Amino acid sequence: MAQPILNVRGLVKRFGGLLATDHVDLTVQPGEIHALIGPNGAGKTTLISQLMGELKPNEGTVELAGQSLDALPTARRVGLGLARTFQITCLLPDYTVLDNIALAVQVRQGHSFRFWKNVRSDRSLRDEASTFLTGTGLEPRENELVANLSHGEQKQLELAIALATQPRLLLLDEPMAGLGHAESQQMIKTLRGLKNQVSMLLVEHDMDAVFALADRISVLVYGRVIASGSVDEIRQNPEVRTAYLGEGDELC
Ligand SMILES: Nc1ncnc2c1ncn2[C@@H]1O[C@H](COP(=O)(O)OP(=O)(O)OP(=O)(O)O)[C@@H](O)[C@H]1O
Repeated sequence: MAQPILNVRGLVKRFGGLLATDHVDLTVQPGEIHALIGPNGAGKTTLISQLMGELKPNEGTVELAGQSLDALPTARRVGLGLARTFQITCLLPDYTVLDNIALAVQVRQGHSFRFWKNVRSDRSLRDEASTFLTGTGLEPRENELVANLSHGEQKQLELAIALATQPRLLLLDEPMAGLGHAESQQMIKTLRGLKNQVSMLLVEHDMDAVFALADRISVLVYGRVIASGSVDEIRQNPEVRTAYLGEGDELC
C-alpha cells in the first residue's frame, strides 16, 4: 500500500480528567476521503485541532506524507499542505468573496497580513483567486460581500479558501452543518469533484453525505476509535450500531 498522506499514532489529548482523544490511530491514504464520525463530544474537533497544531497533544505522533509534524507550529503545517475548514464559518464578512480567497492566496505565497491592501488591486492575485471558485457555484457572486451570502454559500467559500492554500490534505469539520437539502447536494458534488485533487479527512454527522463520499470510515466514541473500515463494514458493525446509534437504529 502507498505511504499514507496522514499517519496518526497514539494521539492523546487530556482536558483535566477528560480524555478527549484516547490513543487515536488513524491513516488517510492518498486520494482518499476518510470520514470520521461519532456522537457529539466524541473528540472529532479536538483531533482536527491537534492535527493542525492548534492544540498540543499530550502523547502521540502525526506525520504528513512521512514527515513528522510534531514539533511544527500551525503555519508550517499549512506550508507543508494541511488545511482545515471550521464547523462554524470563519470569514471576513465586510470583504467580498474574491477578497477573502485572494487573502488566502497571498498568505500561501508567503506575504504577511500587513500587505493585504494588495488583495484589492493586484490583478494576478485576483485572477488566481477566481480559479478557486470554479465548481463551487459561487462564480457569479465573486464581488458580493460575505455578509450577504447564504449560510450554504459561506460554507462553499470556506472550502474555496482552504483550497487556495493548495493543500495535500483537507480537514473538513462538518461541511454540511446547517445546510438545506439543495445546499448539501451542491457540497457533496463539490467535494466529489475534488477527490482526485486532494485527500480529505471528513468529520460529518450527515450520514447520507458520509455514505455518498467516504472511501473509508472511522468511528470515534469517547475519544477512542472503535471501528475503521469500508462503508459496508461500518454499516454492518454491531459495536458501531450500539455505541453510535443506539440498539435497533438503522445506520442510514
Ligand atoms: N478547550 C477545552 N477544554 C475542556 N474541554 C474541552 C475543550 N475542548 C473540548 N472539550 C471537551 O472534549 C470533548 C470532545 O469535544 P469535541 O468538541 O472535540 O467533540 P466533537 O466530537 O467534535 O463534538 P461535536 O460533534 O459536538 O462537534 C468534549 O467533552 C468537550 O466538552
